[in-house]
Parts: sequence; C-alpha cells; structure tokens
Amino acid sequence: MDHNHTTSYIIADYITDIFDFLNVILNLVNPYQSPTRFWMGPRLVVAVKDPNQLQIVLQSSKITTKGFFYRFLEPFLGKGLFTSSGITHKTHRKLLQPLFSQRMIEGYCHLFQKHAAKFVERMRPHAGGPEFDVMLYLQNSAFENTMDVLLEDKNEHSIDYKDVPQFIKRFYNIAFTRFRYVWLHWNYLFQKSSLFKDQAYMKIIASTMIEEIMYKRLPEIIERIKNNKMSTSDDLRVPSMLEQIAVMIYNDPNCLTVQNCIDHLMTLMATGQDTYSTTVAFTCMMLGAHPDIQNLAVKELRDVVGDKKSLDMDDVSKLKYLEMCIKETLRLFPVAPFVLRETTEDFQLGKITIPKNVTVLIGIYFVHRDPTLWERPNEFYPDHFQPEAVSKRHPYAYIPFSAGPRRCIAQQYSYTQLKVTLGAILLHYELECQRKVEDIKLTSDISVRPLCGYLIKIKERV
Ligand code: HEM
Repeated sequence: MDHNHTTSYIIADYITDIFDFLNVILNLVNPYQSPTRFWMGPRLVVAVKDPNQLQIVLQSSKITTKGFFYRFLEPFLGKGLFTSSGITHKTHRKLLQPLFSQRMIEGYCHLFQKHAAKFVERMRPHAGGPEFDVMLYLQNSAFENTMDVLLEDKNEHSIDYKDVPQFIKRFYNIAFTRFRYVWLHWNYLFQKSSLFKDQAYMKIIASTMIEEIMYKRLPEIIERIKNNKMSTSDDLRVPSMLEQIAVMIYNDPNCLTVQNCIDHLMTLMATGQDTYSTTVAFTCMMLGAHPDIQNLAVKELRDVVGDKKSLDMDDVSKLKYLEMCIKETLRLFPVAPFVLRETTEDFQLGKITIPKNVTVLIGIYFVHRDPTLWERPNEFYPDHFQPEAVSKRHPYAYIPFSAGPRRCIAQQYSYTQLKVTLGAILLHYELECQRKVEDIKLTSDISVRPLCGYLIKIKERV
C-alpha cells in the first residue's frame, strides 16, 4: 500500500480508554485524504471515504467478506444474511430477495398501518405534556411489527419474551464492547467475562422464542401449502415471511436447513428493529426542531391523504417531501455510520493496493457530511434531495443502505414502513424538539445514538 497515505498508528489501549468511538474514528480519519489507515490492536484498518473509491469497493465482488467484527454478532444472528459470506451468502440472498419485493411490501403495508396506529395511541398520554424519550414506545412497536411480518405473530407469546426487544439492543452493545476492547476478541478471555453469560442467556431466550413461534405456526402453514391456499387470514394480505420460506422448502427441501431458517429469522428480527426505531426517532426530533419543514411535510400529507387518518400504499408513493425528510435524517444520522469488509486477496483501489487480510472501513458517516459534496453538510436540509440536486451529486455520496452485493435487502421495505409510521404520527401530533443538529451530541455503538436520548414533545394536531 502507498505509504504517503499513512496517517496514524494507534495502540489498542488508546482506543479502549475512550468511550466515544464515533469521535475516535472521526478524529483519526477526518484530517487525512482517502484512503487512510490505522492500527486497531493487531489489525490494520484502511478507511475509505471518497465516493469514487467507495464505488469501487462496494461494487466489487472481490471484497464482500464481512469484517472480523461481524464474528461477534454470530452468537446471536448465527449465519444469517448479515454475517454470512461467500457462496452461502450469495445463494441465500437470492432465495430471500423475493420476501422484499414490491408486491410483498404492498401486502405488508397493511401491517405497518396497524402498528403505526397502535404506536400513535401509546404516545397519546404525552400529548400536551413535557418532553419524553420517544424510544420508550418505539422499541416495542418495532418488535411487534417485525414479529407480525416475519411470523404472523400476534404478540400472544409468553411473558418471558417481553424483554427480547431490550435484549437485541444489549446484544449489539456487547458485540460492540468486544470490538472496542481488543483483549475480548479472544474467545478464551471473553468466555471468562460476565458479558458472555449475559449474551448466552439472551440468546437462549430469543432463539427459544423464535423456535416456539415458528413450530406453533408451521402445522397451519403446511396445511395451507398442501391445500394450495396461501394465507388469507384477515390480518395478512400476503403470506408472512415464515410462510414464504416454508413454501421454498416445500418446493426444494434442500434449499435451506432448519438451522438456516432460524438464523435468517433471528437476523431479520434483529436487523429490522433498531434500524427502524432509531430512524423514526431521529426524524421526529428533526421535524420537531424545524417547524417550517414539518409544516411542509404536513401540507403534503394533507394534500395526499385528505380526511383519512392513516396512509395506504397509493399515498406512500406520493409522499415525496416526507421521503426527502427521511433521507436527510439518514444522511445526518446513518443507522450504520461505518461498515467493515475484509480483503481475502490483494485488492486494487485505483493506484493503491490494499493487501490481503486487511479490514476496510467504509465511511458512510464521512461521505454523508463531506462539505465538498453537500450544500449544508451539518444542517437538516431536506432540499438536498430535490431531484435536481440529486442528479448533480455523486451517486456514492449517499449510501445509508450501503450499496452493491452486500447492500441492505430491505431498502424499499424500510422507506414504506417509515413513511407509514411518520405519516401517522404527523397526522395526529405536532412535534417539538429543542435540539437542532449541532446540539445533538452523538456517540455510537453499532449505530449512532444521541447522548441526550430521543427527546421530543407532542401536541394533538388540530
Ligand atoms: C432505516 C432502515 C435501514 C437501514 C438504514 C439499513 C442499513 C443497512 C446497511 C448499511 C447494511 C449493510 C451492512 C453491512 O454491510 O455491514 C444493511 C444490511 C442488511 N439489512 Fe438493513 N437497514 C435498514 C433496515 C433493515 C430492515 C427493516 C431489515 C429487515 C427486515 C434489514 C435487513 C438487513 C439485512 C438482512 C442485511 C444484510 C444484507 C446482506 O448482506 O445481504 N435492514 N442494512
């Protein structure tokens, strides 16, 4: 690799002493041109933040192996889509892609509406009151919504599972702690820690829950498949994801093992919640802090939705301004500020050769706030996503869902779910937030988090 790009060498202890990982990485990488490199304990990390270079890395099929950090997610997610690599990932991705097709998303929309309405009601006691952390309600709502889409689960499971949404957060936190504290990379030391015990306990509860619901649902689903009758229950306009997976296995019993199914369901459950809830929460904060922008979003909603109090699929595609607000939120507060890859052979990045066995850090957060790419990089300014501005910008300047073969499988699903939820919130409440972008101090584990919490005030909308 070209040594002119060498920047900083850090030793393991340096990074572990500092709580604020996001800012550690920002300070290490920001002053230098891309790509830049640093050591994390014994590992060489190459950070990429230039959109042309990001395009080369993300589009390449030679660098799709997830970084070493993802090994710490495996105890919970198994070998699901998020953590697997190589041919397994490629074939399973192809199998699961139809679960997120436009037709399926249209079917799930009905469930998104149901859970958005429930969420709006849960917040009602706060209307007219002081500020509160909206995540208190979002976490459970995200969990119930995901379980409904995945497993046709009506949230009737035993009381023992009420903590699972909290476990998912805690689990990410443990994986991230392992990442930060280099000595916990070694299984031997990790297994001596209390984190290991916590992780094992949470894993047992969560996977028992998934298996219990799965086996409860399966006889009915198999009966439907045998009778050639896909789901027509009142609540489901399309089959649940479990039912679609069962049909695949019915047609080709070798396509997935039972363990594959459990791993995929665990992965979709865990990836589907935190992403959705943090984006809804940050968007509420941003709209609350910018009443003029909120008014524009509400005007568009009223024009599209008319007198209705919820949104259907036709409405969703017309809400262009609300989508711009969501995109701007994901620009400033990307769910994944960095993603990691591992080189399995020497990789050519323009004139630079990145050697084998190096971690490549894909700097989503950097490119999203690059002043050479954005008119107002540190402000909430949805007009960044006016079609004309988008057409002039580098396509890899904005990659909240990543891009290429390892991009998020649920991008369209997420925009639909987010618009349905935020639309319902805005139709019922006026949002207020006292913090603008510059007042929100961020930290990160696997995702970016506001140190102050997701604090907003709500008032009934007249
Ligand atoms: C605001 C919403 C979301 C954002 C911003 C987001 C972002 C991302 C990003 C950046 C990646 C790439 C991660 C990496 O390379 O390490 C990813 C992958 C993935 N996401 Fe999402 N995600 C969102 C919602 C969801 C939802 C709702 C689901 C599931 C229901 C989901 C499932 C997945 C899966 C399975 C992968 C792995 C894909 C693969 O490697 O083939 N995501 N997501």
